[in-house]
Amino acid sequence: MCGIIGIVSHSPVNQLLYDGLLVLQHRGQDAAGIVTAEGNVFHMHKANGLVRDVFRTRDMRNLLGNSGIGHVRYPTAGNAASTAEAQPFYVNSPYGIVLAHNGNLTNTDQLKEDLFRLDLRHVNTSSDSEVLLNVLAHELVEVGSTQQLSVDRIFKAVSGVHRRCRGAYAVVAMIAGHGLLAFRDPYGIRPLIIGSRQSADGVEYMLASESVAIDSLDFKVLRDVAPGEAIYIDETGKMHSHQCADNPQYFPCIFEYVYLARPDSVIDGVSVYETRLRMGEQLAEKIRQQWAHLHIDVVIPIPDTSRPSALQLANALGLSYREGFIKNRYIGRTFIMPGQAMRKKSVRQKLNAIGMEFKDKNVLLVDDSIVRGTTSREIVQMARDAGARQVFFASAAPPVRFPNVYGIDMPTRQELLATGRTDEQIAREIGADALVYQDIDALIEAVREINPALVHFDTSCFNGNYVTGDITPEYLDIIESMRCGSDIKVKSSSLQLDLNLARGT
Ligand SMILES: O=P(O)(O)OC[C@H]1O[C@H](OP(=O)(O)OP(=O)(O)O)[C@H](O)[C@@H]1O
Ligand SMILES: NC(=O)CC[C@H](N)C(=O)O
Ligand SMILES: [Mg+2]
Repeated sequence: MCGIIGIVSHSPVNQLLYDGLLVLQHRGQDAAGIVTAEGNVFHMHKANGLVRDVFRTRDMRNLLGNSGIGHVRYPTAGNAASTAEAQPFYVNSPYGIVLAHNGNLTNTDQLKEDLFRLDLRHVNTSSDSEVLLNVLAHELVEVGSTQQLSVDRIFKAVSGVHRRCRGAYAVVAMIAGHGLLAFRDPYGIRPLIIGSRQSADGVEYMLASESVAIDSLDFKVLRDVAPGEAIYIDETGKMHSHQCADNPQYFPCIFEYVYLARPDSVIDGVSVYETRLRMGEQLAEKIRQQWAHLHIDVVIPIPDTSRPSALQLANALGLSYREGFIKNRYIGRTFIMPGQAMRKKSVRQKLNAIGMEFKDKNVLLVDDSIVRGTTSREIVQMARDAGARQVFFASAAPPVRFPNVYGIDMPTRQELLATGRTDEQIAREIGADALVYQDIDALIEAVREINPALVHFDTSCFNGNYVTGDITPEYLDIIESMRCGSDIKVKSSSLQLDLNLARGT
C-alpha cells in the first residue's frame, strides 16, 4: 500500500503534490517522488526517505508545470533499499510516460519475460511497477503509436493492461504532450478516488489513494474510480472515463479499513473511522458473550490505529477508556518499516506506558490487528512492567494467517504469528492472560453495514481466498522461499523459473 496522487491544474502543482504526499505519508515511509509536466518535458525528483527529507527547496523549484503525479513507497516487491525503485518510473517510448503504482502484481516474472522476449523491452530493476509501466507502454504502441493518440486508443491500451496484468494496481500516469491517465485493477483491490475544484481558469482534477488528500488540498470528492475503470484528463483539461475491464467486480482490500488507511478517509463509500468504531462494537459483543468470567478494570488502546475501535468497545461494555500508552509523534508506523530488527526496536521507542493506568489493574489492551506480533509482545510486557495485574488482549481484526500478495508486506506464513497456532497458543506467545479476535463475518459486517452495495472484499490475509485466482500453494511456497528472513529483498527473476519447476513444466 503505497500512496499515489495525480493533479491537473491551471497553475503550478509542485506544492500541491508535496502537500498531498505528506497527507499520504502513512501509506509509505521508504521513498517519495514527484514528476511534473511542463509542456512536453517531465521534471522528476525521487529518493529514499520521508517526504519532508526527500524534497529540498531547490528540488521543488525544479518541479515546474501545471500537472504532475507523486508517490510514497512502502515496498512489497523488488528491493526496499534501492533508490532506483523509488517511484514514479519513467520510460521514454512511446511518447514518454511516467507512472506511479500502488499494489502488487502477481505475474511479474511472466510479464517481465514476455516484455523481454516478445515486446523487446528492457526492465532494469526488480520492481513490479516498472514492469507495469512497460506493459502500458507496449499496449500504447500496439493501439497505434504512429497515429494520433486518441482517448479511445488510450482506453484500449488500458484494456490491454488488464488482460495481461494480474494482481492489484491502482495507477496514476502521465503521457508526455498528452495528459494524465489513472486506472484501477478489475477487482478494485487498492483504492483510488477522484476529486475536482473550480478555479478562475476552469476545472482542476485530482486523483489520490485516499479522500483525505483530496479534502486537505481543498478539492471536492467526485467519486471513487470503479474497478477496471480508467480516467483520462487530456491536455485541454477535459476529463474522460471508460470501463476498460471485461468483467469488473468490487473486491476492495478489507485491511485498508483495519489498518492501512487514515481514519478520516472515505474509501468506496465507507468511512474508515466509522468501520473502526463498528469493529469495536462487534468485538465488544463477542467479549460480552465469551468473557463473562473475566473482570476488566480498564480498556487501553495501542496507539494509533486501534483508537476508534478501543473507544467504541469500551463504550459498548460500559468500561472506562484510558490512554495508557503515549506515542512518540516523531516515530513512524512500525508495521510498514522494512526489517524486523527495526520494527522491534521502534515499538519501544514509539510507545511508553503511563504507570498509574496499569498499576494493580486488569487491563484490556486493544489493537487493530496482530500480524507478526512485534507490537503485541512488547506491549503486553510493558503493561506488566508498569504493574498490571492481568493483561487481556483484543484484536479488532481476525487472525492474520495467510500471506498478502496484493501490496501489503506479509509475505511468509512463518512470520505471521497466528499461522499454525490456536488462540491459546497465540495468547501464550504474546504473554497475555486471555486473547480474543474479531470474527471475519463480523469484520465484513462492520464495513458492509455502512455501504451494503459492497458485497465482496479481498480478505486473503485472513482466509487465504485470493480473488485473482492465480495464487496457488506453489506460488506462495516460492514467494516464501525467496524471502531472506523477513526483510524485503526478492530475487525476482527466479520466480517464474521456479514456478515452472514446481509445476514440472
Ligand atoms: O503484529 P505486528 O506485526 O506488530 O503488526 C500490527 C501492529 O502494527 C501496526 O501498528 P503501527 O505502529 O504500524 O501503526 P499505527 O501507529 O498506525 O498503529 C498495527 O496498528 C498494529 O499495532
Ligand atoms: N505497497 C505498494 O503499493 C508497493 C508498490 C510496488 N509493488 C513497490 O514495491 O514499489
Ligand atoms: Mg498499531
